[in-house]
Amino acid sequence: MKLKEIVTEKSSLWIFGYGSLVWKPDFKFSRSKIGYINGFSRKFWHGDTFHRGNKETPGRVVTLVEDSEACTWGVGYEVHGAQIEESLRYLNIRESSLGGYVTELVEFYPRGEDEAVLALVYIATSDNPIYLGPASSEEIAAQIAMSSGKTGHNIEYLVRLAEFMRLYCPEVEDDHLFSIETAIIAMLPYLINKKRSMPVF
Ligand SMILES: N[C@@H](CCC(=O)N[C@@H](CS)C(=O)NCC(=O)O)C(=O)O
Repeated sequence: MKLKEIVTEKSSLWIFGYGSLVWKPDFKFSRSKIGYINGFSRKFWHGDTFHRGNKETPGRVVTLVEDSEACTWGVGYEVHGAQIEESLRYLNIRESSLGGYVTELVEFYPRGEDEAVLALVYIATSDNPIYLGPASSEEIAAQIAMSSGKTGHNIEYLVRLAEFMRLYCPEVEDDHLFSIETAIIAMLPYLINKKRSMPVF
């Protein structure tokens, strides 16, 4: 189905965010809903050489990995009229050009609603040149602890996502996310002792 076919006759489009988009959409939208998509799990398996890292020390950010047993919670944003072109132009630069994500269409289920709506989602696939793939929580935490980029420190990226999940989806267990957060917290005394540039955000 082409994008133009999902922009309904009301000229509205849903965009699903599950990483930095849940706490920093940075585009105009008409309304947003907390909800989930089925068949994907969120993993810190994508590299980032711009926003939260650089070419020498790539950061780790999230992408979606197909998993028929999983669902991923995030935020759906509805954009109308001129907001559609504005948001897509902005996200094309932020997500695709700078972040290496491609777009897919998924069914988004707003919390408490039975009906799904089609939504655009930005996913980094394993054939992506800066895709980093699986690693242990400790390895991922160590990489995050040492990375920062044009938009800020990689620890901020992790902490803001964990905060979102605790605040808006407290009932959701995300072992992958929270095990990395726990590993980062365990590392803090070492990082402070090493006087590494600790992030202030
Ligand atoms: N596509 C995911 C992940 C988006 C994401 O985290 N993209 C990075 C690009 S590598 C980004 O925008 N980072 C901005 C930031 O780190 O503040 C989402 O829907 O939230």
